[in-house]
Amino acid sequence: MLLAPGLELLVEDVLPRALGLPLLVYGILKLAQYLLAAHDWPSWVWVAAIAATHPVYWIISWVYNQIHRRREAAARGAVFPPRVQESSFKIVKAFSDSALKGYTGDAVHDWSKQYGNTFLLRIFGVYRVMTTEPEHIKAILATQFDDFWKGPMKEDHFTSLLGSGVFNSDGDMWNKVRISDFDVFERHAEDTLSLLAERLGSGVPVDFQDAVARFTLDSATEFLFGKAVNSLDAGLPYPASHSKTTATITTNDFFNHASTKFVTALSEGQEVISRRGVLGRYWRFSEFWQDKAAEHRKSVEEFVLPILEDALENKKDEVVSGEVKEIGDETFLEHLVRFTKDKKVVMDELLNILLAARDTTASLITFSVYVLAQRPDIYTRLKEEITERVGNSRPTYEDTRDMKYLRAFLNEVLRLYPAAFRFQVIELFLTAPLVQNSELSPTTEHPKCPPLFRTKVVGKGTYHQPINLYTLYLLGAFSIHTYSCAYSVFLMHRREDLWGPDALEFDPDRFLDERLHKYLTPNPFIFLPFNAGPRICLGQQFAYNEASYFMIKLIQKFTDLSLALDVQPSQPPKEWIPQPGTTKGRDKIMLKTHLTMSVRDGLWVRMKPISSQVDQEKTM
Ligand code: HEM
Repeated sequence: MLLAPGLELLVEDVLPRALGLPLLVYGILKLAQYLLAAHDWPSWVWVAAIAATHPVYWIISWVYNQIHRRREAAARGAVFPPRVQESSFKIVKAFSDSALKGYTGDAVHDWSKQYGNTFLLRIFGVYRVMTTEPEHIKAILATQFDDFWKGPMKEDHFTSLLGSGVFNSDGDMWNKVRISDFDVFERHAEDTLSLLAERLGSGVPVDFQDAVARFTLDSATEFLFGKAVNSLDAGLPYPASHSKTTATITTNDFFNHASTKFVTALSEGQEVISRRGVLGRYWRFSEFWQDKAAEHRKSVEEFVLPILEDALENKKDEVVSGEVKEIGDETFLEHLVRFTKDKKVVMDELLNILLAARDTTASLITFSVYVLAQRPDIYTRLKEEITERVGNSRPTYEDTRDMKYLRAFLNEVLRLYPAAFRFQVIELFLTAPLVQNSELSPTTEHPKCPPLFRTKVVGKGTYHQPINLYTLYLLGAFSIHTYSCAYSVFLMHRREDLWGPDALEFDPDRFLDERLHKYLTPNPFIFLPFNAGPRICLGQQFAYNEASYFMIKLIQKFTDLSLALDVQPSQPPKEWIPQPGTTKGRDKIMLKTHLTMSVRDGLWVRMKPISSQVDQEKTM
């Protein structure tokens, strides 16, 4: 990028848009004057004509679009979802309040109550369909997958942090259950739990979220790169009020450890790109002089580059020695460098996968402990299942697969606290010609749900180029109707009409008893923690294995889990009270959502280590 982001937007987009049309009108008038051999027109005529260009253009295109869309909708028997009657500024503010100081999904939840489960938002002239309707989400993700694409906006927001990684690797690579994965989990789970036990033994609560994010980082890097980054070597943080934190904040090994810097950069980078979401191309004005995600990318690269160079070096040695690994024995990095030695491409892919693999699974395990710290009854059920199946020994893949209550528990965590929160709220542009509305007809259970109105848009390539868009705009290509569609799995997972009257209760049995057959089996698209259709999560099995393994080890080693609210930095405001349809007012911590969901400022807990029977057994 040659120009600062704000300047780039001004030069490439705002100024041409602002000046192009008036200049065109000026040219046409000049030509008319010349052709008509007219005398000089008074200056007010010029000023009025030029000043009127944008308002007149806006009115004509608005009227044209209204008529055009209504006609097409009528031809297909489609109806528009209701439009939220708020100004763009209010909508943006509602989103940002909900993300920064409100409860996750607040804004959309409130609009859903007023307008139904599918509605339109108009934000600075751009329409967004917002839905929590499984039928529509199914169409977007699966049945009409080819009609939608992840729009250029997502790319525009994400590239400076994540590059162009597309996760287009072979699915088999991910879902193959490898015995070596379990060895990896074992090593890093042992290290994590020992560190936790040591700190808890000294009477100080632990930030469980930080520890588990290090466990998933070390496991993921070993799995992906063939070498763990050993982020647990940084140790564990102390609560903010603890003397060790305040006294040593600048020199503390923990904060200065390369892995801590890497994790912080990755996480802050994600926050930056998430904030861009609601601003469209105009995020550049909020980062006018400096692309903030690019700064974080630099720190991230500093950490990953040596690992990457190592792998490329090893690959060279392998070629020289003639020793080539079988595909199943390769790490992801080795697999990638088979296809390209381009460091940027490999780096982009690695970062994307690391993000997909690490934060999501860390989120699942963190929220599992958050729930267990409040629900000793569920802890007891899990403990019984673990004792019956594995006792105190090390679980195998078959154990994790067959423990039904544990799987139901993890699913229930993913239902109420879906880890890949923002992954689903992405720009999807309608690219296909109109399809018969019947394919998006409302489910019989929800006759009032308005069918999603669909319309023609420009081809995929065209929208990528701002200059093309501008050219089309100038030429009066009124038929560009790009609707972005966002959907909220978080809110869909909490709908009482889809999950039953107890939808807000945490109850793993809903995945085991008659409620499974009543709600989920006939309508599987109501549960989408891993997405669905062609872009379903490739690491689903890996994630279940890793989370199950960790939870089994944790429950074997610790009891009496409780939230350390006395040191929990961010807590929900006292005025939040439980309300129907939302867990706002019930949660004891603040949710934080960017690409993934986490607990704001960490999850501080106390747990009691169980005397080391497991260790004794291992030494026998
Ligand atoms: C609880 C843990 C996880 C959750 C909730 C989760 C969820 C998701 C979701 C919702 C997507 C769709 C993203 C999109 O379409 O933009 C996705 C994609 C993906 N995930 Fe996961 N994921 C988890 C763990 C993992 C792990 C551990 C790995 C790798 C080992 C992984 C690898 C991938 C990949 C490669 C994709 C891209 C698939 C594609 O676009 O073709 N995920 N995941």
